[in-house]
Amino acid sequence: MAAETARLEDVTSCAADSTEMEECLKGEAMTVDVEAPLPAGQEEAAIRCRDVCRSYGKLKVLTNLNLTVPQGQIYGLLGPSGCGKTTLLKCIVGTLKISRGQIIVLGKPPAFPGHEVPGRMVGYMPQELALYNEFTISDTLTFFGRLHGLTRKQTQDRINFLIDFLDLPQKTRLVRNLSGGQKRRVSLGAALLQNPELLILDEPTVGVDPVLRTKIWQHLVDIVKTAKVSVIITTHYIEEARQANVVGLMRNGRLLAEGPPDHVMKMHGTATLECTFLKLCQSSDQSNSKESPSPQDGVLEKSQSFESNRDESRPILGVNPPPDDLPTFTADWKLRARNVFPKCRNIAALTIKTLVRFKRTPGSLCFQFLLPVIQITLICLCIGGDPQGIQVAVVNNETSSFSYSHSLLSAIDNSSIHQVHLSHSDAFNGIRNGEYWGVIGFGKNFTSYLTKRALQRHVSREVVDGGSMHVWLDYTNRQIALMLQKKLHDAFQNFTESKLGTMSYQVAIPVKFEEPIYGSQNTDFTTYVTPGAVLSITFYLAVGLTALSFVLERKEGLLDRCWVAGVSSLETMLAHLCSQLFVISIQIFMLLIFVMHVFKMPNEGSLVLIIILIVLQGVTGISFGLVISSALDDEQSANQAALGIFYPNLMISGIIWPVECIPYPLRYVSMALPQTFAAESLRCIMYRGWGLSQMLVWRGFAVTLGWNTFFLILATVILKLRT
Ligand SMILES: Nc1ncnc2c1ncn2[C@@H]1O[C@H](COP(=O)(O)OP(=O)(O)OP(=O)(O)O)[C@@H](O)[C@H]1O
Repeated sequence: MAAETARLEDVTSCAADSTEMEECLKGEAMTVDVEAPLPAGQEEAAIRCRDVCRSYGKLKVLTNLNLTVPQGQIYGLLGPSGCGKTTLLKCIVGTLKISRGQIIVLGKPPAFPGHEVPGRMVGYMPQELALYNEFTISDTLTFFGRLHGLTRKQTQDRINFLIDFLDLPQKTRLVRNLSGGQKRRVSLGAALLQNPELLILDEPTVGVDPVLRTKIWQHLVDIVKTAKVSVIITTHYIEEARQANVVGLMRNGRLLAEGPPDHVMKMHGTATLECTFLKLCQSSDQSNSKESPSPQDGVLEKSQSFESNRDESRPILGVNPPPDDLPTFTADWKLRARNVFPKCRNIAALTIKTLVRFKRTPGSLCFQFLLPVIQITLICLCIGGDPQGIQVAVVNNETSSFSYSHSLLSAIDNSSIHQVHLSHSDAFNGIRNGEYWGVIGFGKNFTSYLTKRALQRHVSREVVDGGSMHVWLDYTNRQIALMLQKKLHDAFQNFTESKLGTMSYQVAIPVKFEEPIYGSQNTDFTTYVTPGAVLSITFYLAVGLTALSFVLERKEGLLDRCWVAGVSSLETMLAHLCSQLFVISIQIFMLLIFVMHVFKMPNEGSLVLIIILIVLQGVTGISFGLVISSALDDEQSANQAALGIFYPNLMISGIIWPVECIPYPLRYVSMALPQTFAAESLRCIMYRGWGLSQMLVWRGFAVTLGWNTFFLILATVILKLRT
């Protein structure tokens, strides 16, 4: 071990010595040796890439790249940052599609139906750590064991072996509490877990101390010898790749040279791989500057070749033969159909993973359960109730305490209206200054005029006027003004019934409101708002829970890692749906307890229908969150998308104000939204006691199911297209 470390350090210090590098570059002219011998074992290739091209938009990252990884050997893929190494590895494991060319991995193209690449045959360690921070080491390895279909015992044996072999701390330690090097080793352990036939390691030694680096390389050498595993490893530290059986030197999306390290160095008369690489780069640059303007930072818009008449698909110092034609593979529909069905094993593993994460973050879970209750409590307490303690000025010109005006004023609901007795001028100054919401005025003959009006058939205008309670209102707050009107009408009705008894009809308006068919005359606006609010809360909490899930997992490389373990986008969707359904079920249960038992909202209909509709709305929220999550790459955009639809949807779904008030073109938009008909349906079930036979009820269910299906398909397609 010590000798190995010393050797590595020697090599690194040698490479860092710029004088030597300059010497190297002054060395012999480069020779092209396409007849050089094949690397041992090349006939049996684990990976073969032929004329592989891959672009991101206009940026060509891989250009006619040819590469062969021999079976049972270590292939060191070397190259500067941004040359396309990670892109190539992603194409090899099948998480990125190639634009042109062919790749065969362990006998078949990646992602070929039924092929276990991605899947159990390949172990992948991405550049990012790609670990769940809330997991313990044991959780992490158990999760990947489940995905690969290992039995509990097999997983346990492998965990014990890997902990010992990789010198990991206790398996109960949380990943977030590990050091950088320990995390990297756990990540490597996850790639080694199922004893894959092919190991793909993207810069496993970055940021790792020399001792650990040596150990990782030693292990690779061991497993290649003992288990005939094929390894492809990328690294920035060019010299450490001398331990590989074959190296590929990559630049600007193509291979400059490929062959056993000693052979490659010998051919160029250099002492280090670093010098070889530098020499190749310089020659490549000189050639490019002769032929075309030099490309910047790997952005190669036009195809380039080192020698003017050279086949650019072959390495400059091609030590491998001209690319042979690879067999073409076609899958019939039966094979495709057999592999399209989601695997319960993967869905279960992903669902358990989310539940374990919930368990590890109890604070966040409690918050998720309490949030809907807090929201519905605030809505029921703050929206739709009657205004209380409204200040109203009273100008009463009758002085007797037995007058009708006093009786009428005492019939007014004191909890809603607070009367302040003032002079005429103070009352009007007060309302103009915003101190009072209204002024109630009585003339000095109110009692006698009202009596006259009740008893005589024909009375003068003066009697009608003097026998009326005069009210001046501040209409800037319509809700308060309407409440004052209603309260004063109620007070007058109570007053006439108590004073005039059976004769009260003489001063009442000839309109009689009978018992309501549905609801009660005292129904407040909260009753209208609550069903829509319940749906809206369920929907948005589900959006919030889901919108960031893939974004964060994609960013941390976790999605890629799961896909390389053989998880499909449909399985990812279904697993998210299952785990989030668990959360929203508890949220809905608590919401209903509060709505029905704490705030005593009436319910005349079927509780089962109510629960189904709310759960379906939750699923709509989850599926919409999945669409956001699959389509967007960063948290900020995902948050903006989720927040951006919140207010428009709330405004035009008839949740806080009736749809009937929306002007027409917009009303059509409102009808198409997921919550408009659903909220109406829920109101009909709760307040009218209707069932599914009523169009207004089943329409809400149908629209919700339609949106669910649409969002889920859309999210799956987006996720698949972006793979
Ligand atoms: N998703 C993406 N969209 C657009 N461009 C991308 C994307 N991923 C990578 N690139 C670009 O493709 C080029 C190659 O990137 P890649 O990650 O393959 O390089 P690399 O050789 O692995 O670099 P490093 O060693 O720094 O990891 C870079 O110019 C990078 O900016």
